[in-house]
Amino acid sequence: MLRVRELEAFYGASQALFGMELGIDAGEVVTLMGRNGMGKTTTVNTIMGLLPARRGTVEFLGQRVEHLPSFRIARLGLGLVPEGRQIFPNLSVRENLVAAAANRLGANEPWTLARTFDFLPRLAERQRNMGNQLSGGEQQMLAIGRALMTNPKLLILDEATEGLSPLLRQEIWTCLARLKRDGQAILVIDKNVGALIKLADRHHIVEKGRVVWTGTSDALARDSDLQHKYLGV
Ligand SMILES: Nc1ncnc2c1ncn2[C@@H]1O[C@H](COP(=O)(O)OP(=O)(O)OP(=O)(O)O)[C@@H](O)[C@H]1O
Repeated sequence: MLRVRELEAFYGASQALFGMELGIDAGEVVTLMGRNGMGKTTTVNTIMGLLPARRGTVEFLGQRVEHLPSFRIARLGLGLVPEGRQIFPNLSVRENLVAAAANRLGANEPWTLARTFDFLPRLAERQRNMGNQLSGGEQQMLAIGRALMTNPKLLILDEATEGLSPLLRQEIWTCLARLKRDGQAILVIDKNVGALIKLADRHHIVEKGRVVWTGTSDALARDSDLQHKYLGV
């Protein structure tokens, strides 16, 4: 579904990605892990066309996208839950969701407002509240709901549970596990190694702008040296 090959990206003269490689198949949940500043957000932003790719390719559903503008990449079916959530503070929960709604690819059972409220009941309760009146956890649910309303083929979450209480984190993990059960492909970035091992099929460990290890949850769970070396666990 998504293939990233030899990707290089820069901030001005400063190189942040050094031959990033990444792959996700339909229905898979895949992670990017690694310490702060290693290039996870940069990878996601380059995939989404928010940062130009200087070298390398990004192929999504058989189409090269690394030279497309961001809105066109999103329309092909990439739904991003960005770091920091970036919901509209002056729109209500309902308005935030409706603003994103689209079923351009003709999904059979599209995410509608009703389905999103059913899946994330907290949003239904808070639907008339403004974005800036929500707690961090509710904002994250809204960011997820908003991405789902675009009916993405691939959902990408950058820092899925950052800054949330343990209880709210658990809610997010449960919600992602349900999406996975329904066949949603997901690329997730988070620091919670234990939860990611339970949720995901495969992992990529990122170090200084490239992947230094990739493997299954079982392989990662067994390798405590690896976890210690690259993830500080
Ligand atoms: N806007 C920017 N301008 C210049 N350099 C940046 C910018 N954003 C990130 N960088 C640099 O690019 C490198 C990769 O950062 P990136 O944010 O992708 O890492 P990350 O793995 O997502 O870490 P974090 O968990 O802290 O978000 C770092 O060296 C960082 O300092």
